[in-house]
Amino acid sequence: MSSLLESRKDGAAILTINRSLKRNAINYDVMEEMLEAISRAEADSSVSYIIVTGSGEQSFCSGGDVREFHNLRTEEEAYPMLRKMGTVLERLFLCKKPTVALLNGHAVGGGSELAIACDFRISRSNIQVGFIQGSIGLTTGWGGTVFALERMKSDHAMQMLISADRYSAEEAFEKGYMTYITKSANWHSEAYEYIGNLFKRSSPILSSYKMYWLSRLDQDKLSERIEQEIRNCARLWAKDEHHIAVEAFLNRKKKQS
Ligand SMILES: CC[C@@H](C(=O)O)C(=O)SCCNC(=O)CCNC(=O)[C@H](O)C(C)(C)COP(=O)(O)OP(=O)(O)OC[C@H]1O[C@@H](n2cnc3c(N)ncnc32)[C@H](O)[C@@H]1OP(=O)(O)O
Repeated sequence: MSSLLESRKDGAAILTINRSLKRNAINYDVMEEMLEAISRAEADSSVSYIIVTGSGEQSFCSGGDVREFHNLRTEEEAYPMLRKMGTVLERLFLCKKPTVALLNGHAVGGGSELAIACDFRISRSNIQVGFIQGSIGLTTGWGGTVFALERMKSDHAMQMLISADRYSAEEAFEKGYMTYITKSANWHSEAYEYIGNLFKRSSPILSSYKMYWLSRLDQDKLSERIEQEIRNCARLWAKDEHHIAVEAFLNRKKKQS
């Protein structure tokens, strides 16, 4: 079964991470499939905007697959993995069509980076959001800090990043991370109605505004900043603090079962 589902609906390309049993954690398959799907959507004239979401109702994305990536021990081993997903998120951030993250559930670690790489974040309530990397001996390592500082007030972004806390959707809205939180029990329909209304204008209008937004960025400098973040995270990855924290997460599950 594919790790990423791709569909088209009313001008939207919908990319759904399809690993709900692992809370939609990102592995190499998701990375490769997402990069290809973004390129396809950008080139497809029937697509006006892109929605990124997760399968199930528990998690949008729980970040990197800690089980799969736990065998990466050194800086040299961690860097290619971080660089690979960093490239996917940079591609998403610089996409010529508007993008929206539909938070069907928790967005933690790299999941919060994936969401902030998108232009908008629409969420159901009763979910956790957090750049929790600091609690496992890391910083963001896929470009998330660069994207958060571009999209949010810097003190709010820094608070979310440095604390490494988990926030409710409502708290994340207060910080300017979240664009909209659904209110009705039928959150799915409400979210799609909101997104449909947000993107109701024609494709050239949507892509023109995206172009205006992109034109304010120095893309070379942006790429440099993302690369610095990835390199630094790879250095932290190799330290005991990170490996011990990941082992604690994996053992937590073993003790319960
Ligand atoms: C690598 C890049 C780095 C970055 O640059 O940002 C990162 O992303 S670091 C990774 C950060 N993520 C984590 O530390 C994992 C955090 N996970 C959670 O906090 C919770 O799992 C959740 C997302 C809030 C969901 O909670 P809940 O619904 O209660 O589910 P469980 O905790 O019971 O998990 C169910 C199942 O899923 C597995 N799982 C969850 N997250 C991951 C993950 N990131 N990678 C791999 N597997 C994950 C968990 O182990 C359980 O599996 P089983 O034990 O097999 O049932």
